[in-house]
Amino acid sequence: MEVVIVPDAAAGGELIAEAMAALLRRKPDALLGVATGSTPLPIYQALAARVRSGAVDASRARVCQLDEYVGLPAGHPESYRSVVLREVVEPLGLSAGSFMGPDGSADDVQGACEAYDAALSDAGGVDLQLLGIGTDGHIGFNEPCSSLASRTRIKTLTDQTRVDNARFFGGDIAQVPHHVITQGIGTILEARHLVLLATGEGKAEAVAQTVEGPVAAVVPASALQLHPHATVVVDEGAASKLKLAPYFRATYAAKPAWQGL
Ligand SMILES: N[C@@H]1[C@@H](O)[C@H](O)[C@@H](COP(=O)(O)O)O[C@@H]1O
Repeated sequence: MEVVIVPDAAAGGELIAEAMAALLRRKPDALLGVATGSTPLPIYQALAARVRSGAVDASRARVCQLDEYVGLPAGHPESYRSVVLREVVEPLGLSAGSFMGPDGSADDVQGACEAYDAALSDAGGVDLQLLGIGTDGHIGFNEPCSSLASRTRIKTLTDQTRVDNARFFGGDIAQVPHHVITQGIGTILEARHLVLLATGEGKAEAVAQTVEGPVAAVVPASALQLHPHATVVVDEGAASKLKLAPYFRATYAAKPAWQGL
């Protein structure tokens, strides 16, 4: 696992956007796994700026969703499908056809989950999966004690996650669905490169447990330790509880630029 400490969220966004641009230059039809929440927004803004300036051609890029609420009406502005279309697909100038996600309104939820895992595999697998992290250490919507081998499936949100996400629903927790579909931890680990961005002191404890704690289902993000190419990008606040921060800083400072992330 590589840990990169950046000054702030904007710097994290630039760094990761550049890694995504480099991937698209090598593989123009790369499948980019995107995350929702507020943390990754600087990445999408920085990548869209590179597309607008001509620094990278994203016209053949493909985008896939990490997770989705169950039961929101089609077109609800806070369904993750709507968020990804608004924040990623449209700013990059992609068509809805280049985008895939699980069907959160399917009658057969389990069937929709299995179909999504199959679709990811049929698409050749995810090249780069962006991840945020919940305050309880969740990735996607894999809440604590999710199986580290889990596949895409339905999950029940913790009260903490529903409180955290109520801000997207006008602060009204009653509007936050209880159930979600999420790529499983086993599914996430199949992506070729995992890039987790965490910003702010509120994520510091979860980041410390993810990076320096044991691999444990109670901290789902700790599964990144099992992946051969996992990058954790943190700002100073999110890095504030890392005991090995001096080592991570020195290692990254000495890294040759050509290696990228
Ligand atoms: N399912 C999403 C996660 O993918 C995201 O990482 C998390 C943190 O969101 P934020 O970045 O807004 O803190 O929120 C939700 O739970």
